[in-house]
Amino acid sequence: MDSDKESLTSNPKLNSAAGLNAIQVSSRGYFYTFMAQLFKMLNRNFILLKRYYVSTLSQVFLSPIAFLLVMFALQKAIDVINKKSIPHPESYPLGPLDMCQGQHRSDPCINIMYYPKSTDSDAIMSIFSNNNLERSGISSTSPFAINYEGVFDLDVNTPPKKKYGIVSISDENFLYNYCLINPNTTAFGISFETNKAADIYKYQIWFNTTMQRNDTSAFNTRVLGLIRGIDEAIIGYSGNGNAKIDVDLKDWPTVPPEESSQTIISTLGPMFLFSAQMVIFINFVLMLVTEKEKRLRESMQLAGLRSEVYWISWYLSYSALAFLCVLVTMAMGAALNLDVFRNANFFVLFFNFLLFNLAMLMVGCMLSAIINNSQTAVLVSVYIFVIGLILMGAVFSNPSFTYIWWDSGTSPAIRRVLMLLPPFNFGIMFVTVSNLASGSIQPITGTLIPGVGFKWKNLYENIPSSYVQSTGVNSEIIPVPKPVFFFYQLLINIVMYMALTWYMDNVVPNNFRVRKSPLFFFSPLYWRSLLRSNTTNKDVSTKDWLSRLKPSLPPQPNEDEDVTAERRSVLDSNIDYSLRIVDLHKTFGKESPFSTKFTAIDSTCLGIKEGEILALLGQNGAGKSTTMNILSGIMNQTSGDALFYGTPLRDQRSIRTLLGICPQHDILFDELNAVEHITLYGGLKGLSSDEIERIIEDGLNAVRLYSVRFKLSKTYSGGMKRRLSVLIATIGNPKVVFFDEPTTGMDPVNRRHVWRYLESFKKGRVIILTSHSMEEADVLSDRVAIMAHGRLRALGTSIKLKSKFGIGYRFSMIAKNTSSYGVIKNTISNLFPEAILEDDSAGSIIYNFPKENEEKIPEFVSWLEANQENLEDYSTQDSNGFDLSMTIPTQAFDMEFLNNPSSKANDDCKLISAWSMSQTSLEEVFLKIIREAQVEYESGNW
Ligand SMILES: Nc1ncnc2c1ncn2[C@@H]1O[C@H](COP(=O)(O)OP(=O)(O)OP(=O)(O)O)[C@@H](O)[C@H]1O
Repeated sequence: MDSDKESLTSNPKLNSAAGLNAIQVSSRGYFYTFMAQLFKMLNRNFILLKRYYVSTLSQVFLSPIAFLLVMFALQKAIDVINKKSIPHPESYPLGPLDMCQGQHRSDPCINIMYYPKSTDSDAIMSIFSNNNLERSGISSTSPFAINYEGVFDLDVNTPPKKKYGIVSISDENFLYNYCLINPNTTAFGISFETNKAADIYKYQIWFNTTMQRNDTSAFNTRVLGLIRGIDEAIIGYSGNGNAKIDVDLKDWPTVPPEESSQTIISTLGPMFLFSAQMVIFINFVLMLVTEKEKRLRESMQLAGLRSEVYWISWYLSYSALAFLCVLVTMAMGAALNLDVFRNANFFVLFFNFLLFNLAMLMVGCMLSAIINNSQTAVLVSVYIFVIGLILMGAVFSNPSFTYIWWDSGTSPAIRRVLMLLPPFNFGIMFVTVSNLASGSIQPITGTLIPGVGFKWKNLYENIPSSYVQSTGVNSEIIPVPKPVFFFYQLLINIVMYMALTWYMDNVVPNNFRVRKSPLFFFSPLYWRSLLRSNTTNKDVSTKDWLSRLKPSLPPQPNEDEDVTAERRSVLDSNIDYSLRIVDLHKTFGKESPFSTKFTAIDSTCLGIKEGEILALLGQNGAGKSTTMNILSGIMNQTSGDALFYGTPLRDQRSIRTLLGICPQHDILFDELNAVEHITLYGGLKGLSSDEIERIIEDGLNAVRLYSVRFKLSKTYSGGMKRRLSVLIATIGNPKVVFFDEPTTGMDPVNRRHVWRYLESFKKGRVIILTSHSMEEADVLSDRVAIMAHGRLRALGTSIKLKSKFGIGYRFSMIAKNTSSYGVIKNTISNLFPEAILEDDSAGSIIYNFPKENEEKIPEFVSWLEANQENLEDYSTQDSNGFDLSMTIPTQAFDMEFLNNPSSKANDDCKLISAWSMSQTSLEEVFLKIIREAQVEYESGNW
């Protein structure tokens, strides 16, 4: 055991092949291992970040740039307002004190309560009242007159029953309690502290400061007017010019309002409601891009699905989800008794949410036409969500920003760009509705004034200027549009993103870099193929097609004569090929200082007749899948063409009705079972429900999936998925079927079931299959084509290839005893020096005889028969029924025997217990061809 270990660790070849052994690694210490692993991981991460360069670049650049730009745009917009100079500020003359108001303008209220009741204070307030009446120019009998009324006649718990002018109260406690118990009923309170003898007059004014703003508003002129009036009265009362007046201001005590103002909902509502709708959008983008990435969309399109149907089906499905989401949002809003939902017309809000959702779903369609991988899709949709949220939070939660875009100082370009974004149109519409429906805070009393509501007709009326101007926006030059305008904008958004989706879907390269020219819509061919139905099949005559193609087709250097003959016959229109591939050529990349052009398929010509299975063999990267992808229309060829039953390759729509494809990687919907897959693909191929039922019964039984037909495909093993893919490729009676490695991952039993299924299926069709199993190609195919580095290297039936490229015959013999062992070997190597010893272990001897020894084979067989011991002792068949050996009495082999094989050997001289002979296998032919091709390729003789 120890010596084994020693020999393992000391074997330099093993060490270099498998890396360092565990003992050496552990002796390096933790730090070394840590650093080595860290380095490897950093390297791997770097490679991954490089591969996902779109995502990496957007994280590094797009994110800060986008957010900072939005922030900067907002700053610029507000700067326009802030930087406005006011060369001629308005003047606010201090007027008389005007009549108080309660919560509503007509509600009873008290203008001024004062205390203590004293000769001084009564006289001052009386003078104030007279002066105020005089200043306002109204008579004391007018309902708006603020008269001196003496003692307040109500107790502390009784709210005012009429509008009081100026009343005296007993003390500060009464004033305090009255205002707490009856909030928002008293405009001002005054407490006096006077000393007439010393000519000192102090007073304090209680008033509501909560709505004070640090701006040029005239709101405070009421307080200033009152102070001016009281001072004037004091001076008048003191009777000399030396009165010392001291005044201070005090806020009213505040009490919680009876009704909640829902200020959070009206300010942050756009953010929350926007977020509630965006979940659908993110999910939608992810769903579409994942289907594209997993090639599910492509697989359905190959089955005949029209791309407009694909888009519309998803759009409608998610529109239905959005519709439900909007209804739930509306129901929740009503259930929670939110003002904006309660006081606005149902359909106004409903359409705002719905149109916004529909526009965002269109944005989602456009994104999925551009983006090819799901990781980027998540990133981009989250970006859009966050930017939208910022827009909602910064712009629509702040009244100062809502209509700022229509201020005469703001660039119209910003406004026009913003209107291209559905969140902007949604937000501005919502805020407009919310402003009118949720009510506002009364600036004087600080109480909530319920909104007037938003009716359908308000859509067609101007937004009240008080809302627009209260945000500081001068919209006189460019009026804010009527609300319905934003509905129109959302409709325009839908149409605009729909057009972009259609355009991007055609011109942005997919994973296979297939794209149309940027001006594809000018091509009449595009419109003709778009309007043609799936079943229209415009056959062209082979002769015309070939003459139009004008293939040059020079034979490749060192080309096999069968491949050259195939080149000639595909050009002969009299030969009835169902699938004719002419001069198919595909290159990847461009020749530039940074990259080189790579030829994946080099002028391939093939003709396949109906009822034929052609096996396309080749090493990894030989060009098999590329050939299949081009013939399926997934990838564009660089040059050349193919004709399917009279339909040229470019007529993809007609080709798809003829095609069945089993791609190399299973393209299955994880969340669908086998029956659902068949129903879907059968439906896309236009099968009736009876036909679909029959495939479910017979097809699933044939590929032995019937018992698991209701299990989701994600629960299938690799082999089961493969069998389902094979079955799907045969749905709809396709005339041409491509199977790319159809039995990969299948166990031998199931593989044989699939072979039997394909064998029975091939009648009346053309089948091309690629495989790495030579046995499969041997068993299934009528002809075999071997590819290397994009070129056809050999073509013909399996038997023909074996006899043409075979290296000869293989003899395996079991020596009777150790002495006969050496005799057999010596005899063969003396007489057939070209024979190659393949194995001579455990009493068995295996020789490969070259084809040049072919004429001597019958004699050699006779010698073997003559030298084999008792024939009855051995079975001549293996478990499969194949002939294994022949057993005949033995005889010494010499040239004399070859000349006279009928001479009998002495029984005691028997040399061989058993023997068998086989021709070269297809695998050996394949290896030989590939080896030769590799030598030519590497020597530059290609
Ligand atoms: N989209 C592509 N861009 C660049 N090169 C590609 C692309 N698709 C295929 N190739 C290259 O074309 C060559 C042929 O690839 P293809 O997939 O056809 O090989 P294959 O014979 O099917 O191999 P396998 O047996 O492994 O499936 C390969 O060298 C491959 O790298």
